[in-house]
Amino acid sequence: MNIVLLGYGKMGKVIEKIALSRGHNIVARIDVNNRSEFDALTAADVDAVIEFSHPLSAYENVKTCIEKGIPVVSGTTGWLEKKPELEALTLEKGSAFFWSSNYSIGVNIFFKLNKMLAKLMNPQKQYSVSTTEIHHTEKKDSPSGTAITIAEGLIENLAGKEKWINNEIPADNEVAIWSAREGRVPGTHIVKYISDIDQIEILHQAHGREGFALGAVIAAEWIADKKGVFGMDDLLAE
Ligand SMILES: NC(=O)C1=CN([C@@H]2O[C@H](COP(=O)(O)OP(=O)(O)OC[C@H]3O[C@@H](n4cnc5c(N)ncnc54)[C@H](OP(=O)(O)O)[C@@H]3O)[C@@H](O)[C@H]2O)C=CC1
Ligand SMILES: O=C(O)C1=N[C@H](C(=O)O)C[C@H](O)C1
Repeated sequence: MNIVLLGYGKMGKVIEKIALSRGHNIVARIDVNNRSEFDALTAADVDAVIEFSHPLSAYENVKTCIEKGIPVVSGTTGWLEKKPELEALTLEKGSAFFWSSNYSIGVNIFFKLNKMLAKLMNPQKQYSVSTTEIHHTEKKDSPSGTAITIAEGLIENLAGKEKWINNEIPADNEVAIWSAREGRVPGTHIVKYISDIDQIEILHQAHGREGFALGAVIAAEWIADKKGVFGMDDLLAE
């Protein structure tokens, strides 16, 4: 497949290695300095774009792909409020758009475990729930996209929880997301239930970026001949 990397930072570089190892061709590596190279490309040159850039650039990047009719896999976090508009545009233009807050298989299993545990804990009102995310100090957004997905899974399954709050003491109807930035941590997520007498925790700790990158390349292979709006649940259901 001919792949364009839209965003060539920490993730773009790991994605490149994995895409090459799976026999793909990298047509262009785009960052802020050579963005005009992307404008010159058409759907005839590219089978899929993999977009890992910046919360402020993801919307324009993904929109351009949809308008060009190039299937796009985006992992950029921190721009969720604008995503529904692009999902509607994808359907209108008959294009293909795949997004996930986290492409690692392990985290996607963790998302399901989180929902199952929340269902079990729902009647146990003596426990208070919170989620913690720890990432490297270069991360631009807070809370992490993954932590938001985890909090959404809690809100869906715990009666009385209606919204999440970041790094503030929560009200009864809020799920606390505690965010920390430390060294070079690739991504750690924890869900905790605490009562007066004990504590239950589940944890996912990435040892590097390879799991995110492999998932994104597999998503690009999967979406290249499809039209519509997709996420990891669609891919993993097959
Ligand atoms: N969904 C998932 O599984 C994962 C998601 N992420 C998310 O991916 C995103 C990128 O992460 P990461 O690679 O660590 O970040 P980096 O800061 O290392 O890299 C971002 C890259 O995007 C480039 N960029 C910025 N603006 C544009 C633009 N307008 N067009 C094209 N490229 C641009 C930057 O260029 P320059 O350096 O010149 O500024 C840089 O090369 C973040 O939102 C992060 O949260 C990360 C890991 C996994
Ligand atoms: O910025 C990162 O590094 C990561 N971002 C994603 C997020 O915001 O959830 C996924 C992963 O945890 C790494």
